[in-house]
Amino acid sequence: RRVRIDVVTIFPGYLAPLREALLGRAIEAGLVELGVHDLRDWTHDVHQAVDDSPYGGGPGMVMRPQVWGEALDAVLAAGPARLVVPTPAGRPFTQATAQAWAGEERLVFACGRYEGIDQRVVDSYAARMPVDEVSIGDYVLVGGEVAVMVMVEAVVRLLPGVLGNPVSAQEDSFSDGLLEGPAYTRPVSWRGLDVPEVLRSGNHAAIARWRRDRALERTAARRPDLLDALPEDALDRADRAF
Ligand SMILES: COc1ccc(Cn2ccc3ccc(-c4cc(N)[nH]n4)cc32)cc1
Repeated sequence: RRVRIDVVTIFPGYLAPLREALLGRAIEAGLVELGVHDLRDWTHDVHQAVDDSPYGGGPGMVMRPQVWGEALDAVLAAGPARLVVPTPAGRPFTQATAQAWAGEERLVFACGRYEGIDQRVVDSYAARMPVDEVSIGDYVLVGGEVAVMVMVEAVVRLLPGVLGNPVSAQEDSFSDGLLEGPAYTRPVSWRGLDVPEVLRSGNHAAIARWRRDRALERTAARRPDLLDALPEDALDRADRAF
């Protein structure tokens, strides 16, 4: 299954890293098609203006609807797609979102800058296609480009053939609802710190138990919200020790 990803931005160079390494190889392998478009290609004035002052006042500038409309009409002319607009005010982007989008044929990302894009752009496209306004976390970025990099990486790694070791959905971290525990490799002793004995014991039941305990411990310490969200039957008696 191929996915076509288009990104519209005033900083196309910001998306260059998507063509490196793993994702770059996925593009070369034809598993993903990536198109990055400069929003200013759809301006007609000498200053290539893409922003203007906000109605109602307030700080900063807002991105003009006309330019976005022409750009998205052009990009979307290639066929139906899901339109994704990163914003601090969006619904949370989660692994479940990535899973859902990995099944899409086409994703179009609209990267805003300034204080965001005139709301009528989202409203006008939402009338004819799925439009998701999403946040990648509770912190404020300067534009949508970094958020798009995060989301594209989270989605593309789920596509068959992209990862060397295809991590099946249920094994992927965050899918058993707990955080990953600590990982170790050689040497067995490093700067006076040793690898936990159990991991070298060959006792696979004990190893599985130890890893689960470390995951529960870490989740309780760092993300108690994930523990609270676990379904009732997710923790067995041995788990409840934490
Ligand atoms: C407070 O209101 C603001 C509105 C916009 C901005 C700058 N900005 C412009 C476009 C754009 C797209 C996404 C994001 C973003 C997404 C997440 N999770 N954090 N920040 C930020 C963005 C700053 C603040």
